[in-house]
Amino acid sequence: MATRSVAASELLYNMNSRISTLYPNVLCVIRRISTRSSRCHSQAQPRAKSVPQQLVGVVGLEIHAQINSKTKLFSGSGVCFSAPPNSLVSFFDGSLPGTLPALNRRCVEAAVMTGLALNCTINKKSYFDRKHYFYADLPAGYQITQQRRPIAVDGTLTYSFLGGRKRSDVIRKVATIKQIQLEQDSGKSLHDDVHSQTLIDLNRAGVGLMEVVMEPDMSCGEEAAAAVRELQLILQALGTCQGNMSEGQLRVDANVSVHRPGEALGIRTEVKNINSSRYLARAIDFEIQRQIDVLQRGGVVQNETRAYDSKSGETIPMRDKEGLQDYRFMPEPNLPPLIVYEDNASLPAGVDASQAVVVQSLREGLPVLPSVKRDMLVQTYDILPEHSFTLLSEDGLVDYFEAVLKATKKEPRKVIGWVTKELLGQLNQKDMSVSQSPVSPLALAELLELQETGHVSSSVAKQVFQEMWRSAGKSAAQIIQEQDLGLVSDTAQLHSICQKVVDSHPDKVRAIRAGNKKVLNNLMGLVQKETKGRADPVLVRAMLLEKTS
Ligand SMILES: Nc1ncnc2c1ncn2[C@@H]1O[C@H](COP(=O)(O)OP(=O)(O)OP(=O)(O)O)[C@@H](O)[C@H]1O
Ligand SMILES: [Mg+2]
Ligand SMILES: [Mg+2]
Repeated sequence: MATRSVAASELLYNMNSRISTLYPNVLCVIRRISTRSSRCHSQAQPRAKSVPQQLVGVVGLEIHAQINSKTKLFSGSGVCFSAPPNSLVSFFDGSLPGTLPALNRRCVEAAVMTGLALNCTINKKSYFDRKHYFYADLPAGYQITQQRRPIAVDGTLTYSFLGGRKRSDVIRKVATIKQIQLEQDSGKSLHDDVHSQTLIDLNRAGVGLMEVVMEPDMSCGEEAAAAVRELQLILQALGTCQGNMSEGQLRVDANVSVHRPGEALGIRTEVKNINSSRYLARAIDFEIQRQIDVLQRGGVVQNETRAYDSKSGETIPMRDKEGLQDYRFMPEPNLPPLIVYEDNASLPAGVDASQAVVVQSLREGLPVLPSVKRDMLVQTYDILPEHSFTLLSEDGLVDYFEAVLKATKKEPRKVIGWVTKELLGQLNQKDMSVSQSPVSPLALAELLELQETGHVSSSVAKQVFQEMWRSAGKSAAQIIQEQDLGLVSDTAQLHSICQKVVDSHPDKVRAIRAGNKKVLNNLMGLVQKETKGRADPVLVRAMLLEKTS
């Protein structure tokens, strides 16, 4: 990377003066992330030759990922979502005359790592350009972006989702990445309806973004949501973006059109700034259907920008795109070309490796990516592919699962249900993260050991787990002892209960004697009901077999 000397501007950043009195305080609304997506409605159907092909959806995404960096792309101001409005604004971010950009190396490294993880070609030389807008939250009147030659191009994102006939088949798809460009974020305009005024918060102005532009090769909301989810996991694994959609760290623009397969692509609309995967899927599917309806009524789809209204589930027009947008692109005169180097050997004399961006070093430092991790989990533990998806969907769940396995002899296939159903069920219900679980992996392992060694039945183990959740800190053994939940193995007691059940269900006994062995399970269930799930199932089965033979 080459940066030019900007001593005067650096002096200004170092002063790190705060423009805190310019704009008053405002309120922010936080939304929850959702990962559930809608179903694909618009897949191409095979049709008879004479019947015209159905219209199908075409989707291309632009994803703005906020770079995980302590400071902004071109200034030394901090980056923090919840900081008081306008408390993180340098003279450069406020666009004061005489200030100059100084490129943040960490942001360049993040874009290169993301490009490598998405199989892109890294441009060793890329350029910055000015893209002009007139918005209140863009004080310079332009955004510095990479229009002529971005840092990374021509990549792929392989994503998977559960679908198909059974809805549990793993469907694997590949989306083409056109480019990844580095650019500045804008500030935020916040509308105060009470006082009918718009307030500006420039904390976000100049924060580094990676815009990931995908080719239009998806066909419905479900695919788009799965692709974004996979990208989110990749960015989080890399540490290049925290990926929290509700905090705006990942914002998606969905470009949507419809056409008949084999024909030219239709006119696209762009649904802007969607900040949840569930809304993304719904917005796209709504938009595909809306366009199909327009065409079928003989109308024309307008090239326009739309917004998604989550209350009505509809997309609504924002502004007409065609004609209105002339960005007056021009090369950014205050930044030289951005140079990155393939390896240490290609560094020019006098350039210190610690001051340059070296692709090879970043490639060597890439972590295991989610798709590889899933395959490893399926192979190592012989669990179902859908379970590997669930494990990766929740931060820290893989580590939790592996910590339980280390502490118990129970097979992974038997442990997985406890982690993905019991534990995750409780966490979701209480809206908690894995790290907040009151039941530690060791505590769960102890419970599973007690079940494995026959101290408690499986249904009682679930009761104990619920109790452990409520009374954080109490061990499984303590709860079993205090509530007398241990397995009943007293043969005399079990004989008498089994006899009572057999005597009061002569019809079932007749069915078993007539060869319907499945009915034995009914009788076992009745015995367990009598003992509140505490009867030793092995003993009970033997006794019932004997009594019904
Ligand atoms: N006919 C189409 N149907 C659906 N998506 C399309 C179609 N044509 C292009 N796209 C998608 O539109 C997006 C275009 O993004 P790009 O950043 O190149 O331009 P833009 O949207 O005009 O610019 P801006 O960054 O200002 O939004 C890409 O994701 C591309 O896949
Ligand atoms: Mg774009
Ligand atoms: Mg766009």
